Amino acid sequence: MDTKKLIEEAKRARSQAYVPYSDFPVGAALLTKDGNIYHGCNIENAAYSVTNCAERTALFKAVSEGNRDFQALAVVADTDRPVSPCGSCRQVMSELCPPDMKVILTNVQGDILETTVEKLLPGAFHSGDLHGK
Ligand SMILES: O=c1ccn([C@H]2C[C@H](O)[C@@H](CO)O2)c(=O)[nH]1
Ligand SMILES: [Zn+2]
Repeated sequence: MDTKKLIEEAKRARSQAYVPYSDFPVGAALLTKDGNIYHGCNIENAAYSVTNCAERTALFKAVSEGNRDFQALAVVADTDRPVSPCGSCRQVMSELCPPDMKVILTNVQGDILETTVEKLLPGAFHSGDLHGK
């Protein structure tokens, strides 16, 4: 699957965003190693902090369906630069995805930044850190 196709899928996911408070729809498309795509959008709440980002929606959907073998994630929003995932999503990506997994960040103008999970959160807190307690 090429980058362009995965970005198109992220745009499709973005159209489902539930964003009555921010009016800032975000879409994500998560490609698994077996070629499935899990779509994610942001889903907001009147209690703002309960909001779920597009990236975590896609990741949680995949895990809840029994698929954890991820190959790439594309994210799109209407930003001046390629959309920058929030800290919570970076932490969840670092928990669930391989460190060298491709993350494609883009915006509606078509700017693209290809990065990795590790580069988005260098030195992430992880399960190994719990063992020294
Ligand atoms: O990478 C991002 C950045 C923000 N949001 C959402 C959270 C909230 O619904 C809205 C404004 O922060 O955008 C995402 O889904 N992903
Ligand atoms: Zn987020």
